[in-house]
Amino acid sequence: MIKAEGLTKIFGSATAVDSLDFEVPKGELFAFLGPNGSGKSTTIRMLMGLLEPTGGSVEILGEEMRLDKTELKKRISFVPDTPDIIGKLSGREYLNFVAGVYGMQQEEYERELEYFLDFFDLEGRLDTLVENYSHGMRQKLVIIGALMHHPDIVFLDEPTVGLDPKSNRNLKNYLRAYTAAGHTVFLTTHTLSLAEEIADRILIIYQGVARNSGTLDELRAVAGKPDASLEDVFLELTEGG
Ligand SMILES: Nc1ncnc2c1ncn2[C@@H]1O[C@H](COP(=O)(O)OP(=O)(O)OP(=O)(O)O)[C@@H](O)[C@H]1O
Repeated sequence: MIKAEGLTKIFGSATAVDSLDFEVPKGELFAFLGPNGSGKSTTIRMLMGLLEPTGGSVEILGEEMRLDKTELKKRISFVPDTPDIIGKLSGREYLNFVAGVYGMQQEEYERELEYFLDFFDLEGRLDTLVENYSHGMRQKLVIIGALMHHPDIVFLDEPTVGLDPKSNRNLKNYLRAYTAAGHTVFLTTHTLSLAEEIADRILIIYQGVARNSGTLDELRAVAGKPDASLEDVFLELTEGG
């Protein structure tokens, strides 16, 4: 579903992402972890065809990703780390727009809307202007926009920041069920308990370079900490303990 080969991004004299190689198969919930500034967002933007790599290549759904791959991009979606939505739209106008971009049928759209409004406790809030939404409500709106058309791959950059506990739990369950149904999820987060709970496989990037990848148990073995939390394993593998 996702294949990066020698993926590299250089900004000026700084190498943000350095020769990254990895693959994510269909139906996997893949967590991409690393400290601040390690190159996660830069990598996601290259995988999604939003940023041109300096070197290497990206294959999405078996096709080379490039900036101009509009049809391919309709099969993926993105929850960015800041929910920036034009404030002068209402929540409904925003979602109508997204449904139109992805060519959703009206019936399917209405069904999904009903489901997600209940899911995120947003009933009765959809006709409010986005500029009057709280941070968490904006985050929910962006997540609904990214999931309601059931893309083959969804990329989520820190999706749970600002979500209340119930929404957080609902989202975790949704993502697990989503991958069980054969979709693919690529997640970055600093909330290591989230990755520990839901990820099938983890890749750790440090200063732009891939450090370790595998299941939590495989990473525990590499770190020499068989019963440790992902937080302990992560700190061991990135900071040396
Ligand atoms: N447009 C840009 N121009 C110059 N440098 C950039 C640009 N975008 C990112 N960088 C640099 O690339 C490096 C990686 O940044 P990136 O945003 O990918 O990190 P990140 O792992 O997503 O961090 P965080 O966890 O803080 O979100 C950083 O050193 C950052 O300053």
